[in-house]
Amino acid sequence: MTTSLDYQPGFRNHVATEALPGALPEGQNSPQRCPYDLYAEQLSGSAFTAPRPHNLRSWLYRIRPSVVQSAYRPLEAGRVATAPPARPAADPNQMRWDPAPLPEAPTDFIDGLLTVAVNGDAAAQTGCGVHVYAFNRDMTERFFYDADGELLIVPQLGTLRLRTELGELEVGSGEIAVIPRGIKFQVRLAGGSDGSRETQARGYVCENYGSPLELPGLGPIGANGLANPRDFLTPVAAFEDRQGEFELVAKFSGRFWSTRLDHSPLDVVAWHGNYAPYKYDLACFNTINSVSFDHPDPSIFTVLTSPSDTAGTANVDFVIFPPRWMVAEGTFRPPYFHRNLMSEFMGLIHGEYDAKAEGFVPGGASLHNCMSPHGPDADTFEKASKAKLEPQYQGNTLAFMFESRYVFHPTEAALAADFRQHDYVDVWSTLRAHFDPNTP
Ligand SMILES: O=C(O)Cc1cc(O)ccc1O
Ligand SMILES: [Fe+2]
Repeated sequence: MTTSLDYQPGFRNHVATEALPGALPEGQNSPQRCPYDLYAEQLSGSAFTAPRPHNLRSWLYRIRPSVVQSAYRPLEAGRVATAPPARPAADPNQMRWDPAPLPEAPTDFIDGLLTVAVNGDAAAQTGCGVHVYAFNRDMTERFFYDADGELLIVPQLGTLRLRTELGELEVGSGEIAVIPRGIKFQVRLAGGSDGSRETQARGYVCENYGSPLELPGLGPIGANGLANPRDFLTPVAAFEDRQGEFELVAKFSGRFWSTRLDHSPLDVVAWHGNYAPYKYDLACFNTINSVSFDHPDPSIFTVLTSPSDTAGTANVDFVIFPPRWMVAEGTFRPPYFHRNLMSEFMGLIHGEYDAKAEGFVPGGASLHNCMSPHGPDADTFEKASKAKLEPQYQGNTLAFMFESRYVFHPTEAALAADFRQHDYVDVWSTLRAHFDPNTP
């Protein structure tokens, strides 16, 4: 593969990139004959007529068009589920899980996916699927695309090499990648420059069935802040001209399908457009918070949002809890006790989360569905109620939340998982009433 891990900066820019000089047609998309006798193929990520700010498409110049493949045949979906679930299992109980175990048997990214919860309806393009992955093998002869949604990948352990039709990305823990709906790719474990190889990886995936993730509006914050557009990176074109026996796995309408190819589908020599994968280093997030009093709502930490048809009420928000200074005066600083219209799935990338003294560990997950009460555990409440309120740097932390207007249905596999913490609700059981009507 003519690889180069060069990236183009900027969020969802219109870019033009070629792995061979002159491979992009000049001045038009569909010449009678393309340079190098490549095939032109348009990949539409939105309706043709979507308003210009939401119009997404790229033109791909490839060795063979994507139609050169065998018929699709159904495949076992393994442990991957899609909304709406066959047996809806929405549950108001607060839930928490330890990290999914790393596999011992050879397992690639696709086989290593386990769905934790789903919401909305993939066919109606609402809601999302929340998965965790744990794998130890490269995809070599196998490729994947997801017609049900775009994939927001949040690595927790290990660095991934994402080989996509539109170029390659490397994403480690503390970074995220987004693979738009329909884009073909392969996941490998990254190799170090010293020749070392990652041997295993684990992380989270939000399969967003709804409108593609975008940067949130900044309102009175102004023109800069939170995730700045220039820090998003899109790969440059890279291709391989490889013949052999290959499998392309498609996720379509909640099922997995397999089609055979006699060539690698990563054969796009040049492309231009604004529909492409991207990565982002969460350390670039410009964190804004209270410098006076009170704990602001976590929407101030929104990295990306998939809006729904109701203003301000996301199909799904991707929110992080990054390293930051805590300076609020006269304030209970950890997250407050909370009941929320929106449903909250959380994960921890590294360190500790300030609402939970114990039990929420890197690679683990929690689910607080619509209106289910949650908040600091008893130990955290006790400590933070008495803590001296000096400026404090909370450095050892990186948690995130997929927050959605649609109630999450945990899967049967997640409900029955032996790494589920069945006693989670007890973290609040020792919170006692301290109320004394005679002591204000
Ligand atoms: O821990 C949570 O559940 C997420 C969360 C964080 C926060 O800072 C405020 C409210 C909230 O629900
Ligand atoms: Fe909350």
